[in-house]
Amino acid sequence: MAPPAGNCAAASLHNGDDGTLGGQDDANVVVQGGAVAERTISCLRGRQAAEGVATVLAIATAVPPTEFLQSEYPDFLFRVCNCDAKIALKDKFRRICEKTEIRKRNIFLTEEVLKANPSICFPDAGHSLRDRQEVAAVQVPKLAQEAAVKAIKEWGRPKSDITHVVFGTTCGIHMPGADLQFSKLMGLETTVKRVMMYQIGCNGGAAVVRVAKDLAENNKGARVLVVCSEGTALGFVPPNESKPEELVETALFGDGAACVIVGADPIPKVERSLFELLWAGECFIPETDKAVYGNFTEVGMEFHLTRKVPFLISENIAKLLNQARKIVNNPNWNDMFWAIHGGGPAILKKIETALQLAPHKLAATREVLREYGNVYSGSCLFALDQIRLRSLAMDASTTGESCEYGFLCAFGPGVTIDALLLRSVPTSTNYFGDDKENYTPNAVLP
Ligand SMILES: CC(=O)CC(=O)SCCNC(=O)CCNC(=O)[C@H](O)C(C)(C)COP(=O)(O)OP(=O)(O)OC[C@H]1O[C@@H](n2cnc3c(N)ncnc32)[C@H](O)[C@@H]1OP(=O)(O)O
Repeated sequence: MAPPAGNCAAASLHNGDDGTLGGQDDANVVVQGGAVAERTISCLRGRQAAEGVATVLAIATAVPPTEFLQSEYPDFLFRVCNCDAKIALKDKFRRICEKTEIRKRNIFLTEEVLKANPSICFPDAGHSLRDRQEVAAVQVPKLAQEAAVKAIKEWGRPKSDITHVVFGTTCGIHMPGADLQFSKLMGLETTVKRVMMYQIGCNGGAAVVRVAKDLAENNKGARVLVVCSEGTALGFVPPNESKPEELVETALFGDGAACVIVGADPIPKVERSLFELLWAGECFIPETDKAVYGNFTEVGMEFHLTRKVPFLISENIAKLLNQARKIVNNPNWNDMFWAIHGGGPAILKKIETALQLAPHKLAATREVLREYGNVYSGSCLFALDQIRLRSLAMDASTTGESCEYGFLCAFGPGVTIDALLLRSVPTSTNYFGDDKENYTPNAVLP
């Protein structure tokens, strides 16, 4: 148990402003014995932690410049892969594309990029994994940088004040990782503390924020730059009759990066909180290992997806979310806002049915799916960005579309569900301040 403040003074600690011990004090911890040392460590622990819960202080997204209309993608894909003769397969792919509810996706793998890296369309030619990794090594940190520059601008403090980076991607694996390349591109301090989260899958969008929450709440003054940067470079596959599930992936995924800045105890008049992060949790669904999974092979990331996924998620999501909901007196699902992973329309429909959500509740997620596709771990963060922008557009009373509480929720391999309980901020107070007229972050989607 933490000792009262008076006891802390008796332990004669001389902490720095940031709650850490100076050199002489470190010695104190070592030489003091018994109860005094316990008290000292307890005080130290208390002084290192933030006072309030972690909050989201800025959000931004970025996508590659080339847009592919979903209606034109079947012709593009089959042409670049020399598969135009596979008429029945192309018709099936077109049918799947039409069902995705996606209008367009931004994808880095343009015809020019694919021609420069022929082993991506024709993996049997060899060194496909190497070529894909080389594309990812450049694109993943670069897209992350684009989103992070925007987020830091919105945050309003210098990038030298970033203390931690949490980086998530399923696009490639390198050592040192994308977190380091990104930190260098950004010109962050060499002392920035990095956490690299490779291959979490799409639940990574909520998992990175969960890790950032812990960092922010346990390190007074921490400001965590959280990035998910994703792309199709590793998972792109030429059409193949014997692997119909790959057509589904090829029809769904898009490239994109999302960045949030997380910190506790926002500095008044300098930082503005967009959402408080009240609770974070994760669960995996037993015996579902083969429902969604990926393997790195010579031809990139071989991704497997079964038709059970929408069912598995919708059947299990309430159990995890209820753990959080009870903390805030069990609001009705429809009285909450929802930033969830736009995995595919069948998943969203099943969740709506399972939780009896009104049609407009997943509007932000559906808008993101429609305009960007399934951007892997970035999806739920794109949706969170969309929610605060929609709140502004609809003149809502809170950043959560006039609701007080909401969920950031994503799912991926495992099958794993990750979720955070969020509290929105009243738009009348510290969100817009006096700047409402001039507040123009990224435009709200049509
Ligand atoms: C990366 C991560 O970690 C997390 C992720 O996001 S993983 C991706 C999660 N997404 C999914 O699991 C996709 C969920 N599915 C969907 O949204 C929809 O089923 C869909 C858009 C793919 C199709 O829409 P639908 O309304 O179900 O259309 P439906 O007519 O049943 O199917 C269209 C075709 O796709 C095929 N199909 C659908 N799902 C399939 C699957 N999982 N595998 C293989 N084929 C599939 C159907 O057999 C059908 O083929 P035919 O036209 O030849 O009969």
